[in-house]
Amino acid sequence: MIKIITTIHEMKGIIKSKKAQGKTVGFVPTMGYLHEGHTSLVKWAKEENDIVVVSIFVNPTQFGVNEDYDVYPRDLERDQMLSEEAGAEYIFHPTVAEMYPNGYQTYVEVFGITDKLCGASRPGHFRGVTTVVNKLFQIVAPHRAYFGLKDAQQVAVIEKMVRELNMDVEIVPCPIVREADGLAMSSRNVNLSPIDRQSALILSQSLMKAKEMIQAGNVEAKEIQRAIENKIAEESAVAVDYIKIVDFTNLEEIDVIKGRVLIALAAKVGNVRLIDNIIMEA
Ligand SMILES: Nc1ncnc2c1ncn2[C@@H]1O[C@H](COP(=O)(O)OP(=O)(O)OP(=O)(O)O)[C@@H](O)[C@H]1O
Ligand SMILES: CC(C)(CO)[C@@H](O)C(=O)[O-]
Ligand code: BAL
Repeated sequence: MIKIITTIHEMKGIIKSKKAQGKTVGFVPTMGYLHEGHTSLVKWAKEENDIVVVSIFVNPTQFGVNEDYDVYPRDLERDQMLSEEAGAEYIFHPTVAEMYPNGYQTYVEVFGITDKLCGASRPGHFRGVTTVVNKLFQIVAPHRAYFGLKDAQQVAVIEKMVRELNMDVEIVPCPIVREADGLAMSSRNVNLSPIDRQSALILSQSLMKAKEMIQAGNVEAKEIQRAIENKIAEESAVAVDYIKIVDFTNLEEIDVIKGRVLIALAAKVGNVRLIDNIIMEA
């Protein structure tokens, strides 16, 4: 039976005793309301480690004041069942006060690549992410941590933090899991109205169109970007935040499709902000 741990003290004690028995620890950080994207990470973790810890914590420091912290979906009972089915042994589910007690003043920040893409639209977001991920790594002390490439920039930021702070954890990026019709799975999809859910399909469709253009030999980033813009413009309910074609190693915009390229976008569909991307090797 999976165990829910709510205190840092108890979580650290469990990890210490498991490591003393020679066990390896895989870690899947989440904000809960799990779907198959999350459970795929748990399954990857289970294949490569003796025990798997999933954290469920809607982290307030990564939400801006006008963002959706209050309406972010939550369902611990269902998360418990899904985590257990996928093979996790522990859920770490602290309160906000446990993670950020009164007077809390310590933050971890990666500069540069956090100013781009989602970082440009959500100032302070990645500072909250790196701070909480750093804290979670201190508590769970995993051998490996699993992150979805749906949040491609988050993967790049965390990899940079781990490298530059000499942290002893292997970051394992995992592929995007999609609904049968192509929509990238996201906890926030539940907040889409049925009509908006349909409109949201244009996001993955526009990325597929970009992929086809590149596979057909088009290397002009501007042309591909314009094709994505035009495709999304077919859906009036979708308001683009950004569409960017960047080098995945540094997130710098490129003119010519070459090397490991990230095509990333963010858009509001109704009141819900969604992200999606594809990574191409050219
Ligand atoms: N569709 C997906 N495929 C693969 N990994 C995913 C997918 N959705 C989320 N993840 C990963 O799960 C981890 C936890 O993400 P999170 O709890 O924010 O879920 P989410 O569904 O991305 O939520 P939201 O889209 O509302 O931010 C992250 O590493 C994230 O990249
Ligand atoms: C990594 C993370 C759990 C930190 O709160 C969050 O940003 C997420 O769910 O991707
Ligand atoms: N998956 C990223 C969490 C967020 O949107 O805040």
